[in-house]
Amino acid sequence: MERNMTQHYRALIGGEWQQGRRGSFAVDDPATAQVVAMVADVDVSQVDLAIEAADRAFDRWRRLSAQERCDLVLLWHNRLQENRQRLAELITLESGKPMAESLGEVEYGASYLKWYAQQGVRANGQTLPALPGGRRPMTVKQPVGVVGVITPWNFPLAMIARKVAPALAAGCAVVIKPAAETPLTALLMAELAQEAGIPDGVINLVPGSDAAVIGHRLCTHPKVRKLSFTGSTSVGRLLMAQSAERVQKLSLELGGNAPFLVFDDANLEGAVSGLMASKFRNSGQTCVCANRILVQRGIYDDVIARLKARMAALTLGPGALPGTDLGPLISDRALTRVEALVRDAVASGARLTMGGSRSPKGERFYLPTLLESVTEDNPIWTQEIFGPVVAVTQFDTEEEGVRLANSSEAGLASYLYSDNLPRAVRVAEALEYGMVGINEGIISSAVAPFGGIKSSGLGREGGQEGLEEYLETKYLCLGGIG
Ligand SMILES: NC(=O)C1=CN([C@@H]2O[C@H](COP(=O)(O)OP(=O)(O)OC[C@H]3O[C@@H](n4cnc5c(N)ncnc54)[C@H](OP(=O)(O)O)[C@@H]3O)[C@@H](O)[C@H]2O)C=CC1
Ligand SMILES: O=C(O)CCCC(=O)O
Repeated sequence: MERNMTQHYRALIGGEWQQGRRGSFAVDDPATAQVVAMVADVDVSQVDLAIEAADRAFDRWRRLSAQERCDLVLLWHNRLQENRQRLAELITLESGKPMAESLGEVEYGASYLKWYAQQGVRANGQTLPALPGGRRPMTVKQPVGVVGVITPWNFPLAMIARKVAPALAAGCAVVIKPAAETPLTALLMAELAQEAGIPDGVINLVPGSDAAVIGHRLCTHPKVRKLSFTGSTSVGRLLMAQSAERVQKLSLELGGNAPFLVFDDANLEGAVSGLMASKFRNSGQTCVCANRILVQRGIYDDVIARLKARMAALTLGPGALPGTDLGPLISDRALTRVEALVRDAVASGARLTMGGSRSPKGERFYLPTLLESVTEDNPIWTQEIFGPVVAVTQFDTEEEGVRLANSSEAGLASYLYSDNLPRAVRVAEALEYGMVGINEGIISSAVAPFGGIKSSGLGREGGQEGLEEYLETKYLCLGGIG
């Protein structure tokens, strides 16, 4: 990551650190709204150069043995671990999240590198039963090719790690467009990859302020074989439409609208702890944050009382300040969006019983907010809140709870709390979501397939499934064997 005294950062294309042909764009600290760095703003010709460099590097990278590639990914993992404090400080600087969460993100992101360094050597094909006529069928696994990677700002390190680690382990080369709000962590990751010995061109990084142009090129350039995207559903739809022409492969991890069901047979303290962990992670700005809280009527008052006490104890502040639980929202746009959501929710009948305004801590800080009586026809019901706002409703029967939980276009994460095992299994099976936390509010792990159904996307990240996303299965039919 080359920079000069005024903190100018460059793009990484084919192993060279380059200035942006569109100049540079500013990155700010969400806690202060002050500019902290200027970053190379690439144009479409530089995206093309990065794709060409990736294509050349792919040809060599895919020919290494799986073990050689995985050894290099493991060395990259080690460089991340050795630089965890530096990386965490950058994550906090550009995303605003508390240092404890940033350190957790480095650990979490690095775990994908370690997992895929171990898993990439198991990209096994199959020998299949013999066919009539002396034929022997078999399959081999081959890397997809050059992969475009577009990531969001809410996990500046982990979202890159969980796409790039399996891609590299599979034998692919990548062109990464990080979120314009958080390119600095990505640039340091790329520098550490170079130091680890990942060959030039295998990882290219093209920061830019014109996401539409870069995204379009990554969908339409003939040498890009796959696009992996995490972000909003609306941009995911656009990328899918743009990829249709070339039938380009896609992994899409899009918006969620997670229901969080608390049944009357749940351990209430456990349920509220799980809710706090899920809801307030990164100030509510994750796609798996609890979004619609559904509480069974008999325990409603008890749950709300415990929840209010826990919310009142949260400390808002700059992420770099020790003791901070909740940082700022990422941008002015995010703040005004959350304000409008709460305003519209109240106008549509929700009861505001806590918070509901900006915090005096700073420009982008929003108070932990509680909305009750949020009905299915309230506009907030269908929105991914992406802020520290808890929207709660009551239900009577298990059937009603499941129906309300499933009343969403999104199908990413869901949560249920119940100490009744048959009920927990029944409800988990009935939830139309790609992931279910059962008596657990934090479900993400490198070993598990993360992803959604319905409008929440395509494909899975993590686990063996995450490696398959970057592999083609080729069928070979050996004839004349007898
Ligand atoms: N699933 C998830 O984890 C996430 C969901 N979201 C949801 O999206 C909402 C808005 O957040 P926002 O940051 O605007 O999310 P976006 O989907 O706009 O951004 C995510 C990534 O996509 C890029 N991007 C934006 N427009 C295009 C485009 N036309 N073509 C290609 N890439 C594009 C962004 O680049 P750039 O930064 O340069 O604009 C960024 O790298 C949030 O409130 C939340 O609901 C947001 C982030 C993550
Ligand atoms: O919000 C997201 O983009 C998903 C990442 C969260 C996680 O991996 O737990």
